[in-house]
Amino acid sequence: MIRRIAVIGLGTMGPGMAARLARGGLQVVAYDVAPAAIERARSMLSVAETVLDSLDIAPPPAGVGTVRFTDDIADAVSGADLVIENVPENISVKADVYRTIDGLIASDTIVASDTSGIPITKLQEHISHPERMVGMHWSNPPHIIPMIEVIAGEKTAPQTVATIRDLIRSIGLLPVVVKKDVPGFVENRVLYALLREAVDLVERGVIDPEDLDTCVSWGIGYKIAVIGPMALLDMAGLDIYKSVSSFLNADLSNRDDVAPMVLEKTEASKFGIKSGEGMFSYTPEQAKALQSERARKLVAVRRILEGRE
Ligand SMILES: NC(=O)c1ccc[n+]([C@@H]2O[C@H](COP(=O)([O-])OP(=O)(O)OC[C@H]3O[C@@H](n4cnc5c(N)ncnc54)[C@H](O)[C@@H]3O)[C@@H](O)[C@H]2O)c1
Ligand SMILES: Cc1ncc(C=O)c(C(=O)O)c1O
Repeated sequence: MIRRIAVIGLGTMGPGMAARLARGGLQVVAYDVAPAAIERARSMLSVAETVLDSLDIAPPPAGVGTVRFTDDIADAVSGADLVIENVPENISVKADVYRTIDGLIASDTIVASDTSGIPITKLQEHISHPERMVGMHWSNPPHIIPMIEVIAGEKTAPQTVATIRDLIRSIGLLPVVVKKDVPGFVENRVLYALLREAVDLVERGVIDPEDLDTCVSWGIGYKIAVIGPMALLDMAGLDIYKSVSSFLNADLSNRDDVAPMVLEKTEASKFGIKSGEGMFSYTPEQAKALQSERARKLVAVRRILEGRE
């Protein structure tokens, strides 16, 4: 039974995840190596709680469902039934965290990684009880998107997968168990196929970035929220898909390295909203306004999709 959860790493993903788990009645202890990240996470928590209210996700009874922040990793993980690792997408950074917590947790504590796509089998090499390690891949923003992928590595015990799947269900979220530990799992394999083509089209001057977003959001995104890709094939007709894919697949980007446009921007520290510039530019005020506008729209769409509106 999972009651107490340590969330390790409070950057983009950690605070919303902590808020959503606490709303599900779990005792969360949240830790980051950077004091500034802890401070930022504190303020993000109340923003996420307001969004959870607008989704009508009822608060748990008083006394359960709390988030406590700590700057001490031993304090964070001691007594935890589950540790969720949310540190940067880098095997050696993640492995350092596993090594640090290894001696601090019980042998049956489950260690989940929110990795975007590093195979769990690789991460398991760095922990002493690999049967208790599992992928628990949330989608950003984690307090709003209800789907979470659950991935077993070669050494993950089936019971570990079942425990995490049941936990996700028990707090009203939607687990999807991925059957093979492939890089990127399923969500990011599909997303990165789309992003590779989108970046390529902008880079080749086929379309401007703003128009690319209009085209994909209104032409594909809006539709795909209601009709998934497999159902869409049937709606379009497999005969049409066969004809179009027979000439188009060969023309799609098959780049197997990072696009020069992305390398140029990241080398200039243009990471997107978090640095004020990426594909577009953002003042701090614009970034804040955009975040609440996006949350408001995602909440409205979700309420409709769930038949609550
Ligand atoms: N950003 C996304 O959209 C997204 C979505 C799903 C999953 N993920 C995955 O989740 C993980 C975290 O991503 P993010 O976007 O939140 O990263 P981020 O860079 O925004 O935040 C990472 C946080 O980890 C902290 N950190 C670094 N080393 C640490 C350590 N040793 N101990 C504790 N904290 C440490 C950093 O201070 C930072 O606050 C990655 O594996 C990423 O691939 C990201
Ligand atoms: C670009 C990008 N990369 C990874 C992830 C998740 O792992 C996301 C997301 O959740 O939105 C993303 O947008």
